[in-house]
Formats: sequence, structure tokens, C-alpha cells
Amino acid sequence: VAAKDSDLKISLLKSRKKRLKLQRSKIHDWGLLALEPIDAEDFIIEYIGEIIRTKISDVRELQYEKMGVGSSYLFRIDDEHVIDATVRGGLARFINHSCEPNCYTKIITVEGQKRVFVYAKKSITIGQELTYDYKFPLEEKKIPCLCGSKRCRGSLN
Ligand SMILES: Nc1ncnc2c1ncn2[C@@H]1O[C@H](CN(CC[C@H](N)C(=O)O)CC2CN(Cc3cccs3)C2)[C@@H](O)[C@H]1O
Repeated sequence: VAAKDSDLKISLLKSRKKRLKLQRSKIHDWGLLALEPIDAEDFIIEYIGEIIRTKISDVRELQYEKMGVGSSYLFRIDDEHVIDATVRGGLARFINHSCEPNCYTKIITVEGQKRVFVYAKKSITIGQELTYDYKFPLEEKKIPCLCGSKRCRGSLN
């Protein structure tokens, strides 16, 4: 749901930047940890990257795979567009998936541009890893999920 710009401004004003830390994750490789307590519904961080068309991202995905970057830092914002944070991206690209996440993402159109914002779904304590549900489309080739939550769905896609 694209909220109004004003909602975004209020939520950004309400919350100063959260102190976060990139650290080895128990889920996968690197993850983002909270360095201060975060309240439910607080704005945490924006998923920054280059907005590209889906067709371009499909080509890049193959290139990145060939270059061994593994799955790339791509965030789908709608049928036509993807945010590619692989080359020029913010810290949010390190947030891992969980089937019982403590964050959620909201896509908000600001001055005609769709942007992705990460909010806390529940209160988060210092040292907790940030996670959101990637909501990947179902695929044949499964990526096993290592979130470890009780109601883990078993795979990301
Ligand atoms: N709950 C989960 N269970 C299993 N795997 C997970 C989970 N949640 C994230 N994943 C992996 O993480 C990628 C999403 N990544 C999030 C950050 C990642 N932890 C990182 O260190 O870069 C970004 C992509 C870009 N790729 C670069 C690589 C680094 C090392 C091997 S490939 C990873 C996903 O596509 C997955 O492959």
C-alpha cells in the first residue's frame, strides 16, 4: 500500500536514525543487528539502491551469479521495478529473511518515486538481528530457510 508522503515524514521525524551494526549472522553470512532498543512500528532504515527495471535485473542477476556474488542484493518493488543494492546499496541489503520476522517493509511513493522503508514489527532489543519476510515468489528450485523460527516455512521461495 503506498502511504502518503506525509505519513512517511511523520514516521521519519518521530524516529531518529537507529544505531545498527553489521555482524556475522546466525541465519546466513552477514546480518544487521540493533545497537539500541527499537519500539514496535519505529522506522529503522531505508533499503537504498539503484531502481532498475525487472528485465534489467534478470540480466544482472545472471551476471552476478556468474561473478560468484551469489544471490544479489535485489529488492522487488513492483512488477516493473527492482532496487539493486549490489553495487551502490545501503546497510539494509544485509537484513536476512525470517518466517517470524521482527521487521516489515513498506513501499511508499515519495515524489513519484517508490521507496522501501523497514519498520519494526515488534519491539527489538539490543543485539537482536533484524529480519523481515522476503515474501519471495514460490519457485521450483528451493532456497532452504535457516531462520530457525518455530513456524519456519522451510524455504525462502
Ligand atoms: N532465513 C534465511 N535462510 C537461508 N538463507 C537466507 C536467509 N535469509 C537470507 N538468506 C540468504 O541471504 C540472501 C540475501 N542476502 C542478505 C544478506 C546476506 N546474509 C549476506 O551476508 O549478504 C543478500 C544476498 C546477496 N548475496 C551475497 C552473498 C553472500 C554470501 C553468499 S551470497 C546474499 C538470500 O538470498 C539467501 O541466500
